[in-house]
Amino acid sequence: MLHDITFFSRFEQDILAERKTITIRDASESHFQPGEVLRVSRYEDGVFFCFIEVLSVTPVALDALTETHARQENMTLSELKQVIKDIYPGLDELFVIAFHKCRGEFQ
Ligand SMILES: CC(=O)Nc1ccn([C@H]2C[C@H](O)[C@@H](CO)O2)c(=O)n1
Repeated sequence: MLHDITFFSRFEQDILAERKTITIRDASESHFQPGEVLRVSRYEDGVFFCFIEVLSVTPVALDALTETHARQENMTLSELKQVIKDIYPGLDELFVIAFHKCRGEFQ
């Protein structure tokens, strides 16, 4: 069974170009399993734009985010921390979902 994930539309082009290869979410989206294929759509209007395969789901604290995470998000570290604080105010328990964009039959 295919599960769904949404991204803010401002991240669509980075995902399609494979510049963004992780997303950092709260516990409500930490249940995805490595190998699982997710149907990706835009949060604002629900428009589908690709499939991704989950590579790993790893807990991380806000203070433990590094330049590597930021690079994988195609952001600076300060931009990434600000984005997370805006989306998840006051939350420290986060999860890094690493993924790659699917090709072939899931394109
Ligand atoms: C509904 C919801 O929470 N949607 C989200 C949450 C996060 N993101 C992006 C923003 C950053 O690139 C990372 C880190 O949170 O994930 C998102 O696109 N949509």
